[in-house]
Amino acid sequence: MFSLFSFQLPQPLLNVLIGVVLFWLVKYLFYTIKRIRSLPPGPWGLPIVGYLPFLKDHVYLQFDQLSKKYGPVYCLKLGDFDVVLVCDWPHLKDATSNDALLARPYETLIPGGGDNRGFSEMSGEPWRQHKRLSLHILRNVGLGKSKIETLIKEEIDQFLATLDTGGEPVDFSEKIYPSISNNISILLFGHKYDYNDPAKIAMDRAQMGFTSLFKFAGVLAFLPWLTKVFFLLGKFDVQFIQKNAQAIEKFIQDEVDRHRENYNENHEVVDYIDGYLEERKRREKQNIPEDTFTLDTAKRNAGAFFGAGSETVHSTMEWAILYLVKYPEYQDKIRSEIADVIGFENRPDFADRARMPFTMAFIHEVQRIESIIANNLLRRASEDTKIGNHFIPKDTLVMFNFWSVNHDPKLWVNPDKFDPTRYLTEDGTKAVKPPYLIPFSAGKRNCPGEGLAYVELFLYLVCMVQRYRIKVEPGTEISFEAVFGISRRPANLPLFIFEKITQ
Ligand code: HEM
Repeated sequence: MFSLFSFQLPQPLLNVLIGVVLFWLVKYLFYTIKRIRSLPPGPWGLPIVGYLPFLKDHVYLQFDQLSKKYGPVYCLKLGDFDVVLVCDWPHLKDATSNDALLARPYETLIPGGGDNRGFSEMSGEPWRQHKRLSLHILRNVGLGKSKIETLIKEEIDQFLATLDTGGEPVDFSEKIYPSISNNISILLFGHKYDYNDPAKIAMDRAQMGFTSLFKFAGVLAFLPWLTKVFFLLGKFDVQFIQKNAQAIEKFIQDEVDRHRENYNENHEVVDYIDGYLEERKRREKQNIPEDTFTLDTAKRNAGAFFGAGSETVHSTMEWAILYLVKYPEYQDKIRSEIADVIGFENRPDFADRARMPFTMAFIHEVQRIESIIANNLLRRASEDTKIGNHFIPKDTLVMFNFWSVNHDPKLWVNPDKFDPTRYLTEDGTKAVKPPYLIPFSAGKRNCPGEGLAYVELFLYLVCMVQRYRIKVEPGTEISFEAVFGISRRPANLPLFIFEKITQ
């Protein structure tokens, strides 16, 4: 009978095989050592997984600590990747303006969760084309125009009505999320949703579930092969992420289907999906290949805008309300600016911000101290490049640790103190945002929603403070502890009391 153990390779063949393996090993070691020596310094990790097992929940704090030991630009081996961390302003400024650092990793955001990618996961020319098209459509349907401001104000009126509970404590997070995601729904789908619509409730919950569990700097991102196995087996958190991702996909698929059924090329384009269908039609008519302009990409793009546009503004508003109740004197200061500039009868306009420096300073300070996006979506070096004097070989991943810059004592006096006055000019008439405060990142791959986010943050904040004195029940502990997924959110938001202001 044939036995594996009795089988022997002829000696010459065995010698060749051993030779090939040794050659491969030496080449691999040579390449690895050369690469490690060319990268910025950093801590040693374990074989295969690198530093990954040592990462904790609030990685941005660890990244900051490591920068104290290894310098502001250092390298971590995380799973399959060399990741360079950028932790101070001079290098961050350099990196955000470097065109060789605009690419994203080769893998999709959630490896194994489907091969489609939206433009926020694309690199190179496809990313440029999709970003250009997305912004073109969104501007045409209202982004950056007075039309969207008017619609946001209408949405805020509806939201404020949900806070009129006659003094009963309110779960703020639950009330504001559907309102904020309605603003992005208008741009993407051409309409908003009733707060009680079961499909929208499911979508909002799925988004919150997804963003609280998924991390840019976690195992899923750095061990893509393991993530794919987890996906196949439906194991661990991946199962929950997958369930939420599927719910999001179903919601957007329904919207795309509805738009396709009702599509009429002679009608005015009123939302993102319509604009995307129009672009596909144009390509079809002019015999331009479909390329990456598929319906799957449309869904993934809409999902990215919906998620990025809801979660971040929502988290910022959660922090803002905590600071309003922690510092009632700042709440009063914002209200006194409202009294001077707008009054209590009129609704605010975004243009009023120019005459409300303290209110703008308050928003800047919330964004700085809480660093809602503490580190950005991973970038990839598309060619050999440099950050400062540090050589960054092609395909190295790069992560910006905004947290470090936002808490750098060289840039901020008492960085751990919440102090909106730090932005005010000496005479108090202007709020100046320093160039190193970049909550939306910077350069060509900065956040495309920055303008919309500022309109929302300003109008929601001012409308709430104009109409209510916001408090918590006496004796309620106000905790600034955070949970960190894609964004940083308060871990324990208390119930709030919205006491109507009578003039
Ligand atoms: C306070 C609110 C927001 C904050 C703090 C924020 C922050 C960020 C940051 C730091 C990035 C990463 C950029 C990089 O890779 O360097 C980003 C990307 C992105 N944001 Fe925002 N964002 C906010 C609101 C919005 C809104 C309202 C939208 C939707 C209109 C949006 C859509 C996006 C998209 C699609 C990307 C990916 C861009 C790309 O890959 O080219 N964001 N955002």
